[in-house]
This record gives sequence, structure tokens and C-alpha cells, in this order.
Amino acid sequence: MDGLVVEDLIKRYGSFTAVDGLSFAVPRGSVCGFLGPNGAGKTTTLRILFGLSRPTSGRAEGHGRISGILDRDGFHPARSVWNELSLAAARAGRRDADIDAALAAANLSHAADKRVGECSHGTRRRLSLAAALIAAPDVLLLDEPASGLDPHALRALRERLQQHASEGGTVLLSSHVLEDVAATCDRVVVVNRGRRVAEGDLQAMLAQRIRLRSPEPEKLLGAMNGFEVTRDGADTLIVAGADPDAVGRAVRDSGAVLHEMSTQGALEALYVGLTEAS
Ligand SMILES: Nc1ncnc2c1ncn2[C@@H]1O[C@H](COP(=O)(O)OP(=O)(O)OP(=O)(O)O)[C@@H](O)[C@H]1O
Repeated sequence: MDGLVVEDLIKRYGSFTAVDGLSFAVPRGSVCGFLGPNGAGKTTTLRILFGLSRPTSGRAEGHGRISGILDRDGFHPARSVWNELSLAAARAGRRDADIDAALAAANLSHAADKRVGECSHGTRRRLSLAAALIAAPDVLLLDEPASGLDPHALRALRERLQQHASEGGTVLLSSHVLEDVAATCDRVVVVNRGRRVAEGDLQAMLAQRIRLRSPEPEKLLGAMNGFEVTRDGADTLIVAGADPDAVGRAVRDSGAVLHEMSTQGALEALYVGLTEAS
């Protein structure tokens, strides 16, 4: 069952079309990356899903309670971290929420009494996520949630989002950090100039591009008959559109020494190909 649906969505600002007939869906239990170049229409789509902006035509709807992070967090700089979280709980109708426990879960207990205006960018970002989660949402919409986070906070964010999905929630997050998307998401939607250029299961999409690194690339290349292979530097081959088992067997049969067989970096290659081509 879908947690959110975007269908034939169009958003125009005057004569400029920011979102141009966009359609995609995110199933429940999924963390979906929302990728695209600057100005592709991601924030516009997220704002419509939040109900902050009206579509020109089409629809964008999440099922159940929606919360999340937009570019501006709207916190008052003079309020304390504890107070902002408590206000977020009250706004979401969750007056019974345990604020101290939510702060601890967000690793923010030490900052509870700090004024928001005195917090670092990363701390504010973590507070934004805690404020979104305290609403106990079904659908989490996150615009660049990883921005400003250190590696520990990034890992905690990833684990929290995956936990939300494993409990049946739905997550849509925009990001330009593709490595992070690859580690966090199970699906992606790629948009360019307001249109969808790709959508699907991330592993299935990445399995379509396997990177092989070998000190004997010629030997390897000789065994790759029938595969679509491109060279990427002196010792690296990229095999496109092939089943990993079949590639693995061809590598074994070649007898070449292999230093790496992975889909690492494949998302970037896929993204660049998709957004340049359209
Ligand atoms: N209120 C507005 N009035 C006019 N144009 C707007 C408005 N909001 C957004 N746009 C334009 O719509 C296009 C899509 O913007 P949007 O912010 O959705 O892109 P994005 O994919 O989120 O980009 P980024 O990755 O840079 O955040 C851009 O060209 C932007 O300038």
C-alpha cells in the first residue's frame, strides 16, 4: 500500500513551470530518496505534500499524519530546545509526549536548556527531526535532512529513518549527498526540470551498474562477451544492465585477479547519466 502518491502534479509560478506533470508513489515501509539537480522541483513538491502550497493541477498526498523538515525550521531563537520540542508536541496534539525521552533519543539531552539561537546548525537540524518525530507521523517528509550533520549524527539519522520505515512508516527525503542516499534509502525517485526521469527499487537500479576493479582489466574484458562494458580509468570496468550472478561467473571464468566488485559509486554514475541526458 502506498504511503504517499504524487499524480500528474503541475506547479506553475506565473509562466514558469517548476513541476511539470510529476507522478510517483512511495510504498509504506519505505525510505525513498528524492534526487535531482538544483531547481528540479523537489522542495516545491515537498511543500505541496505538506499542504503549504497548492498545486496548479494534479495531486500530491500522504496518507495519515504528515510531519517533517523543510529548509526553514521556524524555531524562535530565544526559546530553549526543550521548549521548542514541547511546543512541537503540543501542536501535534501530543501533550502526553515524553520530551526528555525524545531529547535523549535525539542525543540532545545536553542541549535541553540551550536557546535555539545559540545552537549549531547540526544541533538545530537534530531538533527539527526530533520535532517531526514527536508528532508520531505516518509520513516523514525531509528536505535535505543530512545538511550540517556530523558522521555520528548522520548514522543516527539513517538508523532512525530505517526504524520508522520498519514500523510501517513512509519516508521521502531530498538530498544531494548520493553516498548517504545509497546507504539510507531502499528506493529513489530522480527528477529533472520538474519531471520524473527514474523511479524504483535502489538495489535493483544499482545492480544494473557493477564496478569491477582489476590489475588485469584486459583479461577481464576478454571474458565479458555479451555484456555492456565501459572502461572507467586504467583498472576499472563498469558493467551495465547485467545480473550480478552472471557477472560474478564471468569474472571467475576470466581467471583475472579482482580487487573490487561493487555497486559503489554506481548511484552517482546513474544520477549523472539520467540528469545529463534529459
Ligand atoms: N515562490 C516561487 N516563485 C517563483 N519561482 C519559484 C518559487 N519557488 C520555487 N521557484 C522556482 O521553481 C524551481 C524549482 O525550485 P525547487 O526549490 O522546488 O527546486 P529544488 O529541486 O528543491 O532545488 P534545490 O536542490 O536547489 O533545493 C526553481 O527554478 C525555483 O527558482
